[in-house]
Amino acid sequence: MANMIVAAVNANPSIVLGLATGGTPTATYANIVEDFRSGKVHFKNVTSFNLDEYIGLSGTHPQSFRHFMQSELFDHIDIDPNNTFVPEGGASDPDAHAVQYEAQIAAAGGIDLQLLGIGHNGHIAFNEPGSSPSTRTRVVELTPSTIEKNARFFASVDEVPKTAITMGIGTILEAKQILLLATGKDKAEAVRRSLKDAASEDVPASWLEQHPDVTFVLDEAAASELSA
Ligand SMILES: O=P(O)(O)OC[C@H]1O[C@](O)(CO)[C@@H](O)[C@@H]1O
Repeated sequence: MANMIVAAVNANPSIVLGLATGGTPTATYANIVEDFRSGKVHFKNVTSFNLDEYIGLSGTHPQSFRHFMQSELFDHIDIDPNNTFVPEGGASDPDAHAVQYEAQIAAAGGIDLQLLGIGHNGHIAFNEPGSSPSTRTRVVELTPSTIEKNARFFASVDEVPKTAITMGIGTILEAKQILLLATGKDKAEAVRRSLKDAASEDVPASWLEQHPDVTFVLDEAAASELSA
């Protein structure tokens, strides 16, 4: 995954990247940092937009996605901080901020390459089951199962925010190219349903079937339900 991203940046040094957080992409970011340190890639002219952020967590909160991006990637490469966009969890008017975020993506010319993870329930970004392909960046409620899964990053489940700002499915589908990364048995059912079921709101990642240029990058465990 890191090699694909590095190759894309080298092919277009002014690329607009869409970036993801969560447990899955940490190794990808570590490999990108290593490639930067060995001079294989530069990010001076790159712009990035992250998928989502918890509402109520400021960018300095250790579990905020802004903090994750700084510590896993941005602080270690030469990207211009002014060109790194993450929805602001501390925005005073999150609905207005979501509209502004869409405008910022449009002003940057849209996303060239979008990196995605996948939730155990098939969510992409924080588009939970029930999300339609026309959804845009907006405020959403997290499902109890997502809150429970993400509690592993917090001191207790009660500390996990219940709402978030997320790019919509429609926003994601407008990216020119999409790479979805999934690892582990826990993701096998979501991966299978995304690729084999008819596209529907039940499994938000299944809407990716409607995109012309999507690559799923899977380890064997995440791919284990595909051969049946
Ligand atoms: O990679 P994880 O931690 O399994 O999370 C799955 C997905 O859910 C999210 O946490 C929700 O945005 C994504 O960051 C991630 O792609």
